Amino acid sequence: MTKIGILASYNGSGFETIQKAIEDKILNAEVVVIITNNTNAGVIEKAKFYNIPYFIINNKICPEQDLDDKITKLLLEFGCDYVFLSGFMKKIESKLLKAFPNKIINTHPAILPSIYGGKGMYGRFVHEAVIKNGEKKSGVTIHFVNEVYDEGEKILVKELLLAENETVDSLENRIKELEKEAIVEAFKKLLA
Ligand SMILES: Nc1nc2c(c(=O)[nH]1)N[C@@H](CN(C=O)c1ccc(C(=O)N[C@@H](CCC(=O)O)C(=O)O)cc1)CN2
Ligand SMILES: NCC(=O)N[C@@H]1O[C@H](COP(=O)([O-])[O-])[C@@H](O)[C@H]1O
Repeated sequence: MTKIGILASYNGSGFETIQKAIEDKILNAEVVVIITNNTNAGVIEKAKFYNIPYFIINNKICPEQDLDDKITKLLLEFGCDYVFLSGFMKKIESKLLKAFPNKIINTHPAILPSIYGGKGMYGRFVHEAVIKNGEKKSGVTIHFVNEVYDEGEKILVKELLLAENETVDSLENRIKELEKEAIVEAFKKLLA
């Protein structure tokens, strides 16, 4: 069975979408480990709820250690076939990229390529910029991860039209719903 490792910095809503699709027998896979850089991440409670091993890896908890090496070794030890970035806010570095070529998948809350990707473009910052610039549409991009933020090969893009009175909150909520569909569709494609 395909084994998936999760990297998440906050709530891990994308992870939970995958977990529910697995339980509903839509995806034939297993989430075997969850890694976060944030001691306060909501994904920790989700890991406990679904009884999935989790690890907190950051410079404070692992001072003077090579975090790239630590994360890579952990994902390999758990036998991961894929690594999914479920709102992970740190740069994936060379050891992890080399260990999982075209096997690290990211979900980005905008249409890529665009000015709404790259350094500084994460979470609400993306939606704030989209609205500030008066964009008529936004969306979700699921892509393979390479060495540059948000420039990896696209797997799937789903778009939506902004409402006349769209707010950052309403756009964030609509994008998160669209993301659920996009994540499951992308993994169905990968696991086919
Ligand atoms: N090598 C890669 N690493 C990561 C990618 C990628 O495509 N290649 N995607 C990101 C996820 N992401 C957008 O989808 C993203 C996340 C965070 C940032 C960002 O600017 N981060 C800040 C730090 C924020 C923090 O510490 O909380 C920064 O680098 O200054 C941009 C894009 C995951 N990694
Ligand atoms: N550039 C990366 C990025 O912005 N990722 C976004 O972070 C959110 C995390 O939400 P969550 O904490 O509820 O899972 C997700 O919506 C994801 O698209």
